[in-house]
Amino acid sequence: MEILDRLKGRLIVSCQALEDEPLHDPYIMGKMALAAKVGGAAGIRTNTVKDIRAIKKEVDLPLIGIIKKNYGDHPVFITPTISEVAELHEEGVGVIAFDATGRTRPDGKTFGEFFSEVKARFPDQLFMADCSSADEAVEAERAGVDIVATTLVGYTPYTEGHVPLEALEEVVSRVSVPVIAEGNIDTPEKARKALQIGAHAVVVGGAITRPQLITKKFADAMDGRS
Ligand SMILES: CC(=O)N[C@H](C=O)[C@@H](O)[C@H](O)[C@H](O)COP(=O)(O)O
Repeated sequence: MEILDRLKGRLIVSCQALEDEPLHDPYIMGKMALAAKVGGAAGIRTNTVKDIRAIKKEVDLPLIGIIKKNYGDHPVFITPTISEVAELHEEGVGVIAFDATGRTRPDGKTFGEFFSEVKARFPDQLFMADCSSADEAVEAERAGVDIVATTLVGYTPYTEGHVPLEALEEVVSRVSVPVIAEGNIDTPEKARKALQIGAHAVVVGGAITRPQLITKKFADAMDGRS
């Protein structure tokens, strides 16, 4: 079955732990992916070639691959240049995702310049645009991406405080490619709501795979902080 059909109406679990996180270890990410599969996930989103390899050993689900790379203190860090796209393509993932905000990339390219090079070099690959606003999703669709996502809503200076599900509603109404709801979907109710709004699939990360954040929610509630 086509990847997009396999993901329709389903949960994708993001299994990521950066260097400064307690679970930073490809073995652990592999087991997280396996746990996600056992629980009913239809796909996995993950960061780095090492984690992709470890996850492929554990599950045969479609993967959304990214490479988070910091170029100095440049704000664009999710698959920022064509060189990370090439690494992901070489590794083989169903979907490659990248920052698709309107911000100039670390190599000075605009999103449009970046994506036209990427598409020309890897014409058969599926691409997912991590956007922070509906305008960016519209631009990404126009550029020719296969999927748009709300991943970066609230993470750009001009979307600070924006509510992901509200942004999702606007994105769904303005694009015709599949829309994936991602970013701060931290309850099953929000995931269901995202599907009702019209999301093709839903990515959940921290609420499932970042136990330090889950623990903090409990600890804060018990301290009366939330
Ligand atoms: C902004 C950014 O860096 N987002 C990253 C993108 O890959 C991940 O750190 C998130 O965990 C992922 O998008 C899933 O979102 P949440 O963990 O909120 O369910």
